[in-house]
Amino acid sequence: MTEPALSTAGLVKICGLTDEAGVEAATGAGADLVGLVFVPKSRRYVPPAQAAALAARARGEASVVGLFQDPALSEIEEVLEAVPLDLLQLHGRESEEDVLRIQTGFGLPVIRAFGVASEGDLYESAGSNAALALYDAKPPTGAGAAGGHGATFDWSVLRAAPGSPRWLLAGGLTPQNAADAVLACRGLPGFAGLDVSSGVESAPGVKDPSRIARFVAATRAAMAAAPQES
Ligand SMILES: O=C(O)c1ccccc1NCC(=O)[C@H](O)[C@H](O)COP(=O)(O)O
Repeated sequence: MTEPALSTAGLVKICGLTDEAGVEAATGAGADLVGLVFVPKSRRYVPPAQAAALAARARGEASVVGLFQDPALSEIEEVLEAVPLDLLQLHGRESEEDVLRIQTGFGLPVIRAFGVASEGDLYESAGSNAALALYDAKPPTGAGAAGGHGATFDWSVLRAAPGSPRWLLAGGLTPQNAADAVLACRGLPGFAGLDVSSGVESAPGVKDPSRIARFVAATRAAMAAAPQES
């Protein structure tokens, strides 16, 4: 396993990888975290055997995050038997009790996703037991999967971020808006980095290595120009 350096000020996470070219583009560009989706209804779902090969590619270069949506504990167990994950991301309607049970039970840090439309949605995350929060747009009405829709939300509400746990910004990020996103978040309490999926794809569910490289470069450049102090 790759020890996740979650205290790093400028994390970059590339999510929903499905092939080796995408993993290599992410690790080659210097992403800190790569995400593999274990939600069967997602277009980015990777079966455990395929995920094990992708995780092996990332090993030693980036921490591997497994994404789940309202999983039974047995589902996580089954994946972990095949894929040595470094972190678990919960992207459904999990409660704080679920976060604690999963984090303690599997001995892995949890990233808990929160759908954000207004400041009130951020208060819900205050004092979460998760190692990191992920502030994402709410899924469109009727969407089957809870994330990866390429939708943004009003970043100005992030001024109300409680700061604990530390958090990643997600939702509709692209190589074009990554620098603006960093500028909008830098200095806010707990800002830990950016997460992207759709914005580095050439077609729904298909990662584009050159967009991945451009996203990581744009994010790193903006973070270097405007370092996070808190
Ligand atoms: O990506 C999916 O298909 C997915 C399915 C079910 C739950 C979560 C999912 N993705 C969550 C992510 O971490 C995405 O990176 C995040 O929602 C941002 O997505 P995007 O707006 O497409 O960059």
